[in-house]
Amino acid sequence: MAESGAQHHGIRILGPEQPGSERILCSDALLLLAELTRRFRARRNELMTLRAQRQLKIDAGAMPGFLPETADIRKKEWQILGIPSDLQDRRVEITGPVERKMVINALNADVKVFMADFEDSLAPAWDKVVQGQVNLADAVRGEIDFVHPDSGKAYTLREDPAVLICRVRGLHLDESHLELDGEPIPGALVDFALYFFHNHEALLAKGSGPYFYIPKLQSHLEARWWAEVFAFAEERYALQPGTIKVTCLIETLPAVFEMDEILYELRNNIVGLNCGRWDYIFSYIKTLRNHPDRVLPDRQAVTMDKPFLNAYSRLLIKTCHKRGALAMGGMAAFIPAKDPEQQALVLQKVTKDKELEAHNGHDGTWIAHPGLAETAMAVMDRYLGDRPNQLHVTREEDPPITAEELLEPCEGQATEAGMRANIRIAVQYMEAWISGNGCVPIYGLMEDAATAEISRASIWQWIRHGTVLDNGKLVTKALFEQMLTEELAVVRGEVGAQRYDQGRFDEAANLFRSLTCAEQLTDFLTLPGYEILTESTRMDNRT
Ligand SMILES: CC(=O)SCCNC(=O)CCNC(=O)[C@H](O)C(C)(C)COP(=O)(O)OP(=O)(O)OC[C@H]1O[C@@H](n2cnc3c(N)ncnc32)[C@H](O)[C@@H]1OP(=O)(O)O
Ligand SMILES: O=CC(=O)O
Ligand SMILES: [Mg+2]
Repeated sequence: MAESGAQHHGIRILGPEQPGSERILCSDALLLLAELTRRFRARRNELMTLRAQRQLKIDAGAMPGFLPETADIRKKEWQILGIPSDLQDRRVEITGPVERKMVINALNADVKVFMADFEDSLAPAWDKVVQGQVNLADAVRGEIDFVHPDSGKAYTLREDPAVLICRVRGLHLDESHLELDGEPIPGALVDFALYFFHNHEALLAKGSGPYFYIPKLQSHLEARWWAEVFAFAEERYALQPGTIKVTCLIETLPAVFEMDEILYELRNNIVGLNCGRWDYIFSYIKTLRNHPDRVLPDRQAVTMDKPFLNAYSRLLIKTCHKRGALAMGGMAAFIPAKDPEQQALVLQKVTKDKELEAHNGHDGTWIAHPGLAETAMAVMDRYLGDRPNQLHVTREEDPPITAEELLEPCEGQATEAGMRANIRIAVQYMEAWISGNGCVPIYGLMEDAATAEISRASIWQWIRHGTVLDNGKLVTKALFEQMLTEELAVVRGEVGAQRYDQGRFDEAANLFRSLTCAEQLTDFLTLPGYEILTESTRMDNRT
């Protein structure tokens, strides 16, 4: 069924055949995908236009805020449908790309949930997308194993693995290796349809279910779109309405003003919201790009204790708990260090970060690495004890959290060291991404699409608004060019000449330069990145 160029139910496969693609892209799975695409793609396109129209208003001086037309939904008493038993306790969730070894390691980690990621931590090359679905289908059936080709180390799944949640791509990304009626299919629909089709029966049979994380929503209208997608899939397979369960990331500035509305639109399916802090910070920069009084300082200074981020966390908790939904915390980007002193520092920082979340009332938190499970669990255990979550923390006594608090400027310095670090991080991350690796350790932090967006968008913003650095230097395109040349040399020294020369650093630098020096802020680095990532695998590009 999966041969390249073939048509199935109107879908043309434009990617080369992959191991397992005949199973994953079987006729019935493609039929569901074709039906979903016919029904929902046009509206997805309209929703992207609505995003752009709203942004134009903000660019012209308007500020995002709570919607007057949905005030009733915020005021009225209502609750989400419910939370299945295996999602009641999500105190620690590990996240990671859908690579085979990582999937096994994550499911075996000492955590409650594994969020298997087709999004921020995956560069969605065609082989990764197909192989990722193979890996998850095998994992759901308990039939996943792996032998490392170099070390010979064998990996198998433990008896009682973590609960699986699949994070699909954001609405802005297409899957260019699959076309229907000559147009690419939204990546979000590809990831949803394939995971749902192949796994819902097996998951339900073992007492779990088809669970999803939805990223980068910008409005309740987008949530409504997802609710309609879920309702269609449930009806198509004669499932009880509300069988599909979803957690939405609140990781864009517009969405923070529509959390009640998002919960309401998805009330049959939703079980919680999550503070996706990294994309949220990026979205703060992106949304307020034209507002000189909202320029962010160095990335390192933008921590969750800053008032605008603390208000976001508290409002998310208050909103979720009022509706019976879980309020998940986010990712501390630290990863374990080899040096014991450094490691002690890492654990201290992770503890502090998780303390703040648990203290605010979050029901769970994210870690990027199994080596942090114990630390995060210890903090969450201290706050949750025998309870599965903190739904009892209603924050009802809190004064209302206002739009002003959510939009409050962030104090801190923009520094030359910060700008240089942003350059080195962004260029290394883009080099990895266009080479097919969406998550990499850089300077002791996990870097993924969300964290790298902050690095590159910050510099664009500093140029746009003529930011003056701590040492009095004015940020201009010329200064950026000079620093880029200098920092590329530093990176070459750090990674080694051989790795550098065999890598794709020149292409990454070009991509970075084009994003940073553009008059308009590009919506996502992954949009032009995807063109590069897929240039050799899309059939219409191959000669
Ligand atoms: C903003 C957001 O969206 S956050 C969510 C998206 N981001 C993520 O999910 C980040 C996930 N984390 C990762 O991808 C990785 O931790 C990285 C790339 C940052 C670092 O990975 P590595 O360089 O492999 O780290 P390291 O060498 O310390 O790993 C040690 C072991 O832990 C495993 N490991 C590390 N991170 C993870 C993870 N998240 N899930 C499962 N296993 C993991 C490695 O596979 C390795 O296993 P092995 O000993 O069997 O070979
Ligand atoms: O997806 C999570 C984030 O922080 O971004
Ligand atoms: Mg994100």
